[in-house]
Amino acid sequence: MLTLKDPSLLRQQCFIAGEWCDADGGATITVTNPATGETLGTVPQMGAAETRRAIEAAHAAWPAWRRQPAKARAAILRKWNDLILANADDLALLMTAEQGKPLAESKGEISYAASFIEWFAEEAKRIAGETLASPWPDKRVLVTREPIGVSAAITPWNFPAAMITRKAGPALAAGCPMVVKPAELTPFSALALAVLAERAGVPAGVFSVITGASRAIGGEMTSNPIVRKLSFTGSTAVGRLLMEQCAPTIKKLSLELGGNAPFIVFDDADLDAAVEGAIASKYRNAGQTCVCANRIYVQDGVYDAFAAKLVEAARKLKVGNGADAGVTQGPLIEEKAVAKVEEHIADALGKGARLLLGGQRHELGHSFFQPTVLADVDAGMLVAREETFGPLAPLFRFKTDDEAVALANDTEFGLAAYFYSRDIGRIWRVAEGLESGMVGVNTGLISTEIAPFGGVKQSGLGREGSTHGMDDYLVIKYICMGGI
Ligand SMILES: NC(=O)c1ccc[n+]([C@@H]2O[C@H](COP(=O)([O-])OP(=O)(O)OC[C@H]3O[C@@H](n4cnc5c(N)ncnc54)[C@H](O)[C@@H]3O)[C@@H](O)[C@H]2O)c1
Ligand SMILES: O=C[C@H](O)CS(=O)(=O)O
Repeated sequence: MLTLKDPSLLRQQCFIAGEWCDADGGATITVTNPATGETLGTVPQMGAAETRRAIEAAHAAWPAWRRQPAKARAAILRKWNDLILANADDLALLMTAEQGKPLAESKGEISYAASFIEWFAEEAKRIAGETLASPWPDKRVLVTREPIGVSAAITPWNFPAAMITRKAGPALAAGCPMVVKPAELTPFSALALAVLAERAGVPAGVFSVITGASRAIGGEMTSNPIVRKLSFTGSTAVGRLLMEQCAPTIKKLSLELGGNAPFIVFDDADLDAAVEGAIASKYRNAGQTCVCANRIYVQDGVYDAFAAKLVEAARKLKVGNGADAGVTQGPLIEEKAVAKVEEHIADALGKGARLLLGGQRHELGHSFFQPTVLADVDAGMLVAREETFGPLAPLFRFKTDDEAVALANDTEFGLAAYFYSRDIGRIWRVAEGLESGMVGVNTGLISTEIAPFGGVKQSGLGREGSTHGMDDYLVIKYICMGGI
């Protein structure tokens, strides 16, 4: 049973126009703990009608919110940040219960989530325009940056809090209301953020959270002309669909999509550092992050040494209920996630890969899976082309630098990439050669609110975080002022 210091953070209703409410027909969705299968509670099964109300409430709230001085919006965001941090323990317990990640990772995500609210509270005050050298003696040329309007967000289950604040932070800072649809599997973290937004003084209608039928809610968000901006984080397949659905109303889009990150170990790498980075990148959230190392390429001369060290390190991972002390790998989110990992392992072994560690469902049952390492993996295997999204580390062998970069780039994805080397010329050549939105050099952990997060190719559009994150919620207006 979930015991919170502040039980009011666990909400089984949605937040629309400043009110907590049930679905019109009273239907609900059950939310379960992936580590135990126990029911945590229910949330409303909402659809298009409730979504439309949330969008209209956002539209009604927009004029006053955009007229608020940036400093006033910033103060409310700062308060929201402070409340998230003050309730971090409860928020982390909620997250581990509904998503499964170890408590330490949940606490890390809560800090990460708050950091976007803090960062954009500051960025709100730095929205600037331009005055340009007019070509006319009697006219002045001005450029302003203004809030785009009502925004909608659809977010995934793997980072139930940070993927919301990474959107709501810049939206509210820019003066845009936001309606959020979290993943059906992890709604409680989103609803708890709404509780704290309300307490922070976010006005009614400016931030709404609705749960329920994703197609119906998404259909309203993408077709309603009041929504000027859609921000989506999730799979490339769904991102492609939403992009199509937004086309008739020409919405501004942010798409944070799937990945297939290469992790390259060159023969001049610090192997212990490379193993540490590979463990951090591969097994974080049980391998369920968009920036996880999905393919590990190791240069011939260090292949066997790296493989042995990686197996030794992965063997130390402690699989269990994320709420239990010392657990470093929780369950996968659901059964179909386990099935995908099994499919990738069976396919690779059937095509000649060697099993070095794990490879089976964990004896704890439910959706727990053993940390797994495969050797002799090649480009003809599913794991080379698809995002595994599980605790599977496939080792590929390569000979030359050019071969490594070509193999790394041989994918339609381009979100994150990593490599380990201590040769400065090699570092520059490889960092510039990788087709990826983000590159980690001698590190497996790259995410921070101050840097632009996003991908190239079919990993998405736009950037979140950093000073660039505001651009997605602002529009540029040119004012030509005559009669001077
Ligand atoms: N690039 C990033 O920053 C980032 C971050 C996290 C996850 N991801 C990606 O997300 C995927 C895993 O997350 P997931 O399984 O939740 O992805 P998903 O695409 O299945 O679902 C993401 C969200 O979209 C909603 N959704 C699904 N179908 C929809 C539809 N037809 N209309 C409207 N909404 C719909 C879901 O309910 C959920 O809220 C992986 O591919 C991962 O790489 C990317
Ligand atoms: O899974 C996607 C997240 O964006 C990962 S991270 O926490 O931002 O690295």
